Amino acid sequence: MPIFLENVTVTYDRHPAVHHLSAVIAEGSLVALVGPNGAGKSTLLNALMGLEKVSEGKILGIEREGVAYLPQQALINKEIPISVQELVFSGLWKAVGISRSMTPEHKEYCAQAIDSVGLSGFEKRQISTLSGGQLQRALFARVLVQDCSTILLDEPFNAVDTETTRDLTEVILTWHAQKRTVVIVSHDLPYVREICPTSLLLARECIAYGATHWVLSNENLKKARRMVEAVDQQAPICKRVKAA
Ligand SMILES: Nc1ncnc2c1ncn2[C@@H]1O[C@H](COP(=O)(O)OP(=O)(O)OP(=O)(O)O)[C@@H](O)[C@H]1O
Repeated sequence: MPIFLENVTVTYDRHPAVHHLSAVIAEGSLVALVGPNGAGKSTLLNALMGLEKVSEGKILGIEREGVAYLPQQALINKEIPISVQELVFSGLWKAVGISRSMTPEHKEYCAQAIDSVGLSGFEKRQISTLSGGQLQRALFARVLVQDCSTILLDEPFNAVDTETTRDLTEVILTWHAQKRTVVIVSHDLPYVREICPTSLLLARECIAYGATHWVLSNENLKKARRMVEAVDQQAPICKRVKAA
């Protein structure tokens, strides 16, 4: 089922971070969510996850149980004392239930995911000892075992080297080939142009949504920058009812 964003507004302290956004994300699409700093990209992902409340409008066609979410790496607490295997297994908690005990089948399933992100041999390593790229591989393995129809990735290749980006991009393209819906927040426009057929350019409001080569025109990018720069954090609360 597609994801329907109908006039979605998400506010912090009643000031909108995402503003009257309407879009349909087709099932099985690979969509980049792009825009300047402060454009509302992470806020929108959080709203899709149900972690931020939509203050106006609706998000339809998405169920939290069917969504895997990879937050920005800066938000991951590496000091939690768990191994790579335990981190990946935590992706199965919902399916396993309250016992959270790892059967040999779970172990094998996690091992396969760890292997497919190139981390074989790291199963027992504490995540605190991993490099940024290795941690990102482990987090992708966690998403793999979740086996969700919708996958939301917030800046997955920030501070990650070329080889890791290339390997994990293969994982993303496999998800896309499997007709899962993948949304990637990225500032890397050459990467987006190469990998993502569709983009949504956000500057709190939707500046453009559609084929990436059209969305990422100089004109649209300039407009997005201007819109975000012009935001007045102290502006009165928006009273607009619907996007123009
Ligand atoms: N928890 C919060 N409380 C108050 N304001 C917030 C909160 N989170 C984000 N904001 C504000 O909402 C706006 C959008 O932030 P958001 O993080 O969604 O943007 P972004 O496009 O993901 O930015 P970046 O590219 O820098 O990660 C910003 O003005 C930000 O300061």
